[in-house]
Amino acid sequence: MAETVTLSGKTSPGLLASLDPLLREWLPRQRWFAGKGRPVTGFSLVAATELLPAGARLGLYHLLVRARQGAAPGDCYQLLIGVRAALPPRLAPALIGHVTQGPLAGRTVFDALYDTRPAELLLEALRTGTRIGALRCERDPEQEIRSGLVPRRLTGEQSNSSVIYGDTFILKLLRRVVPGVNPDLELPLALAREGCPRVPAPTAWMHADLGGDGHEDESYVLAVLQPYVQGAADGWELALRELAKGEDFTAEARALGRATAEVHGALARALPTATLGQAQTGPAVHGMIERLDAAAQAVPALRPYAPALRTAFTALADLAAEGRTWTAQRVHGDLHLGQCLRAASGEWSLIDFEGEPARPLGERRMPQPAVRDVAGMLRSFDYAAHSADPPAPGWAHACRAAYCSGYAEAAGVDPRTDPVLLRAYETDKAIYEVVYEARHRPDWLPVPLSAIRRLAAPPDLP
Ligand SMILES: Nc1ncnc2c1ncn2[C@@H]1O[C@H](COP(=O)(O)OP(=O)(O)O)[C@@H](O)[C@H]1O
Ligand SMILES: O=P(O)(O)O[C@H]1O[C@H](CO)[C@@H](O[C@H]2O[C@H](CO)[C@@H](O)[C@H](O)[C@H]2O)[C@H](O)[C@H]1O
Repeated sequence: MAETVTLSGKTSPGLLASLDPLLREWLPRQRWFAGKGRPVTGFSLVAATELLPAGARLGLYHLLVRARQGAAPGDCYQLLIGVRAALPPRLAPALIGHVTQGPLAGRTVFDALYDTRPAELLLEALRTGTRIGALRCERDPEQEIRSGLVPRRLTGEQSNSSVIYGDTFILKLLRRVVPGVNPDLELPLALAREGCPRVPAPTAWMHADLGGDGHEDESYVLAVLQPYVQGAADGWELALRELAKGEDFTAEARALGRATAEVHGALARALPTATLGQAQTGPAVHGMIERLDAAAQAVPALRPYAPALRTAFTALADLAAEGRTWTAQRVHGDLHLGQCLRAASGEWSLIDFEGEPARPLGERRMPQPAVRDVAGMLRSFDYAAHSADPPAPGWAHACRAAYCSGYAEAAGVDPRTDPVLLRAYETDKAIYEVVYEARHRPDWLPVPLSAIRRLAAPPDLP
């Protein structure tokens, strides 16, 4: 059981100067660093909270730092910095570096999320609703959090960093943080209020209040604790496994379609919806075209297809000009097979409501056509099929159809009945993926590019 400690909560002048040269080298290497490809030229401190003093065997600091990259102020990152005299071998992968200057000179600093003790302290702070410096923990009083659950860091590709506690809870520590309401907390809380069982209900969460006057824009969501879906496999793993065996996945695809529609139904009941007419569709189409142009600039392989892809967007604007309207609601925003967990019971849950991390928060929180998430899942079946060897386009086609049928069963409306809307959103997603892959996983670029070729073909041709 975690022993009770008093977190010091002091601010730490001079700390950043100590860490600056080490962070410049370490931060860009992290999977969750969003500014890949541009060097970090300096840091500014947004907030520093000493949790355990550096003079102790284990020092611990919570930092929010802005990483400057060129002229812009740069993104703000959340770091949990551990300080020790030397690192034991088990912490070698967590090394940030050996400090040579400032108040921590002679000490070794590391990413403290790799270490058991700091992870235990985080859970304890969430469990007890601790406030320390700018940090404030809150929790759902209806959910019990046992103390002393054993932490283990989640390994693997992630946009943030997570710790699992005794297979009971999972804590996601957000890495690139922005002030304001974070949909990764907002939407699961709204779904929990609506009684939707498809999304794990947040158990506890941590904010940083930096304004001091309670102004929403000065509050950052830093971390969310939620129940861990035990023995779960994610949809991506399952799909690849079935593909490798040459097995059908349509029953699961149909169940996923139903689960998506149930979540959409609950979100539409829980949060405001809107009607999109020409006045709203125009700017949305404009945004899609702008993203296409920016993507074609960034990724030369996209350029030959840009004029044809543009027609997917102008066709939507044409429908709006004829007087068509669409309903918009809050959506997941970055739905793909990796965001779907199948529990041992066979039931599907959806996770990670942060939306596409690269988009501004305001845009991510805007009501949008629910088909946006459908398009994300359709792309994901295509991804799975194209990463199989040999590629299995027939498998993708069958799953995509089954997913839409499942969605229609629960929503009462089949996304395929609005092909112009669906093509526009699938095209927008595939363009996002081209940029994402070019930036993060260049070997994967052919996967979205194969969809780009299909989407660029006029829709009435095979
Ligand atoms: N409630 C949960 N139960 C079980 N595993 C989970 C849960 N939430 C997340 N995970 C696991 O953690 C991984 C990362 O979570 P996710 O919310 O997608 O984080 P990120 O934003 O860093 O990508 C998921 O792919 C899944 O394997
Ligand atoms: O993991 P995140 O939620 O941060 O999402 C980002 O990374 C995803 C890849 O890990 C990326 O998804 C793309 O690749 C998936 C296979 O790895 C595939 O299932 C998705 O359909 C495809 O979009 C996602 O786009 C990105 O935002």
